[in-house]
Amino acid sequence: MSVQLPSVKTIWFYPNGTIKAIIAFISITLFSLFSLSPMDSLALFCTGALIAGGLFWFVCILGPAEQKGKRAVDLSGGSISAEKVQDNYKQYWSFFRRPKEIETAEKVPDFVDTFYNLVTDIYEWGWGQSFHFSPSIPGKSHRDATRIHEEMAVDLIDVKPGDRILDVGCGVGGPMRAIASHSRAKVVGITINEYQVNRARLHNKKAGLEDLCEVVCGNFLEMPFQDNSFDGAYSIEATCHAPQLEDVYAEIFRVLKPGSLYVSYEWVTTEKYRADNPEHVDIIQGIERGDALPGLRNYKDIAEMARKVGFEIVKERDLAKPPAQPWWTRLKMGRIAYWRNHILVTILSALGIAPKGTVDVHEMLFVTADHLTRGGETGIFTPMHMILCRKPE
Ligand SMILES: C=C(CC[C@@H](C)[C@H]1CC[C@H]2C3=CC[C@H]4[C@H](C)[C@@H](O)CC[C@]4(C)[C@H]3CC[C@]12C)C(C)C
Ligand SMILES: C[S@@+](CC[C@H](N)C(=O)[O-])C[C@H]1O[C@@H](n2cnc3c(N)ncnc32)[C@H](O)[C@@H]1O
Repeated sequence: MSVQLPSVKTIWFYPNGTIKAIIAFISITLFSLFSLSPMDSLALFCTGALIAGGLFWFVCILGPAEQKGKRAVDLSGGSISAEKVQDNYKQYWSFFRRPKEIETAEKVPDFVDTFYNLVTDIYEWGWGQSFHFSPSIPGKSHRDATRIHEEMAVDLIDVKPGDRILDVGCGVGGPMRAIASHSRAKVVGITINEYQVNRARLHNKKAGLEDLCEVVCGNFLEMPFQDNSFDGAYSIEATCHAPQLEDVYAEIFRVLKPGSLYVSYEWVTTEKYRADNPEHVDIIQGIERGDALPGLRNYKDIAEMARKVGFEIVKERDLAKPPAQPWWTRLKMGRIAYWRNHILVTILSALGIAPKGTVDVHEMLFVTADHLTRGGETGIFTPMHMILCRKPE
């Protein structure tokens, strides 16, 4: 008969293991206290209390990672097996080393898929279930500010309960759930990444929103949906991954019913961006490399692409412009917590709990957080250039 031994992970990280560890710690402490002189006992007790307090502050209080959803001990490489994470990370970088040839455009969806296998768990753990930014709102939490930004999208496309709407590039479905609850519309999300599909379905089930939210794995450049089959559509910080914006816009146009609306929050360079300024170029290239972007577009190109595929432009505005408060505050404030996360990821990876390569991926995100913050502070980049379009009747 074979005996199933518990893994290190089971003993030390699951509640049962944690209780055993606490009991062991208390027993050793009590034993030491009783076998030492009163002064030594007091010193030992104070040191122990200081270390425990420090650890508690470091792990739980210092900018806690989003606690619902993912834990550091569950970090994985998405659909990539643990031993291949490091190779896939190297493969991801090789994309940027090649010259931008025409054939590269065809490889973009695969490269984006690899990227999301590598980052999805870290995003969920350190940011939450909505993979986008939102302007900060004084007196409101980040979670509330995120929800308000998402609800604004569905309010703009004017949908009714029971309507069928499309979420283009839905991630693990944070926006989809907020939008379905707010509007009571049926939301169909599409993402290229199979791991995200599974995560999104799991979250939908847990939230009791399975009837309103459906998730499909597919490429938004060739969507598996019929012509004229949606009452509205939105994309939140997702179409920036398309090598040609007009290709994804044309697909959205095709599946929308005539007269219905589409809103997008686009990642773009602003009017302040200067291609002859080396600092600007460095920031934008840093954003492209750390966020799997085939090339950031300028805000001026967005409406042109939308018109080219047949849309009428109803509204266009950078939602990051004043009176909106900075969207990068949360990113900047989290810096000390990122160091804490980095130490955690390094330890977990060394223990073999997180896949090798997780440290590299985390470091890449650390660097991109800085480029994004600089993009926001200089005003040369926005992740929320909003465009509202209508498919003519
Ligand atoms: C729309 C896109 C993603 C936008 C954001 C959700 C993510 C962009 C950068 C990400 C992060 C940077 C730093 C990470 C940190 C080092 C780690 O400890 C915890 C997670 C981060 C905060 C992570 C979270 C998600 C981002 C903010 C793109 C890809 C088009
Ligand atoms: C930054 S995430 C945003 C996710 C979601 N909109 C949110 O705000 O949480 C970008 C999303 O676009 C999806 N995506 C990128 N390229 C895609 C493609 N060619 N086809 C389908 N989905 C794609 C990614 O898989 C990911 O889910």
